[in-house]
Amino acid sequence: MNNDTICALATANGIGALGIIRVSGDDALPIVQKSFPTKKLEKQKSHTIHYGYFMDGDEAIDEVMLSIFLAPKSFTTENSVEIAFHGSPHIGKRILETLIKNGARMAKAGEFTLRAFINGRIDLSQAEAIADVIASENEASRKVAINQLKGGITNEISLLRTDLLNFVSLIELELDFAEEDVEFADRTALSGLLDKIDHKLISLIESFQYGNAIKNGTAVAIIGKPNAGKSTLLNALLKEERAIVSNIAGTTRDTIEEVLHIKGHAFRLIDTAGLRETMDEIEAIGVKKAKEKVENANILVYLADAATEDFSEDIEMIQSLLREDLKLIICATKIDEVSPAKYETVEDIFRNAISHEFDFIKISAVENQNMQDLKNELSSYVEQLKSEENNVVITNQRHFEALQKSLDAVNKVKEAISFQISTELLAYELRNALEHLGEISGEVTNDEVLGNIFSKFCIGK
Ligand SMILES: Nc1nc2c(c(=O)[nH]1)N(C=O)[C@@H](CNc1ccc(C(=O)N[C@@H](CCC(=O)O)C(=O)O)cc1)CN2
Repeated sequence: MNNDTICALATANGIGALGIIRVSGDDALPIVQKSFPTKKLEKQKSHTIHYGYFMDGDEAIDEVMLSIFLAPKSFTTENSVEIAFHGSPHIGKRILETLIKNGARMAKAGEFTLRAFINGRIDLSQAEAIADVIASENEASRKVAINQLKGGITNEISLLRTDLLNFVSLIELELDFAEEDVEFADRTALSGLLDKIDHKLISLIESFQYGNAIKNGTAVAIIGKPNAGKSTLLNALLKEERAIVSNIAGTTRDTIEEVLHIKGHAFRLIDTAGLRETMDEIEAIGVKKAKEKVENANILVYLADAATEDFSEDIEMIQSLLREDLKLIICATKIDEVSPAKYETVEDIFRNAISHEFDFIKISAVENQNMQDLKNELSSYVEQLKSEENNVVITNQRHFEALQKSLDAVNKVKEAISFQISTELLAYELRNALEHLGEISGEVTNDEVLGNIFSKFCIGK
């Protein structure tokens, strides 16, 4: 780790009321001082703000406010200065050029946060949480990210590590006295402790399903025969969403997937743009295309026109698409066009033909009837993934894999105990389990892993 002084734009690169440039490192104060003649910076207290002109030689670049953070009371724990300027990208560029002339260098992606990690202000899971906080687009993802930033995962892992370490010390004591053939570690007590650890690991691993739904949204495929009312339904679902989105300048949405937010969770409606183009989907793309679309979906919303007489094609289609882990919602559409007796018959027809569990909803998107029922059904899918016992949710693939490896090792320890395998092997697997937990917090890490994580950050973070 070098202690170069680094600088970067901390705000988005575009026009804004203000822009902020951060400078961090041993020489942050003298470097900024060269362009800020108004005050002696080294005489200032930490956490103070100073008004003046930022200069490039004799030329005033902009009227600015400087914030001073003295080590170790800063984000990176190093001396840091923040320069708040009038938010013109050109001025930002001039200030950065001047800082580099004064002796700073441009920060690499994630370098401020990397320094906060290396200097021990935060652990690796918290550094990753910062990237997640920045990427959060809804309440659910913001909440888990902030919980992780506050040390949610750090604390869980450290509890597990403490338990495992107690265990290891007993086992190692036994190894030291191997010739005397004594058992310091009561095997029954050890097994109890392992069960507890095992249980906790499993519940964290299981939370990843919910974590994934939070981080990547829930994929919903909407399928139905031509004229089943797909585009009407989509428009009704996305109506409010579009109104919100179009009011936020600069938001762009993926054209392949439309995102719908329900109770703070994101639902990705797969390939809706394509759907609207090919109204006669079943004929046009056939079962194969529909299958591709449903393959990566968590939920299949199947639309059936309630006014139809023969549902055999719909049933065939649904059956060919079903999967054990797919939630199925069958929507009888256009119920405004049929009698209650008719749509009750429709439900019976599907119930008799399909053995997979499903929710049946009657909707009339035209009249906006029962749209809330559909939204509630979508929402309940995510709610049921939530675990009662865990308030920590794993959203990160890296953490998920480390937890799985740790669980594998714990299971080997359990086997070793029940088959009375050597204490050496037991100790080896225990250290393995500990090491994998250490990867999450970054106590055990390497440059490749760090490079991987921090290179995905934006410059200036
Ligand atoms: N202006 C500004 N706002 C910001 C940041 C920043 O770097 N600058 N942050 C950057 O990501 C986030 C806040 N995170 C931060 C975390 C720690 C410290 C810090 O200086 N901690 C010291 C002092 C604490 C205190 O005075 O009470 C410490 O804990 O020792 C600053 C920001 C979001 N807002």
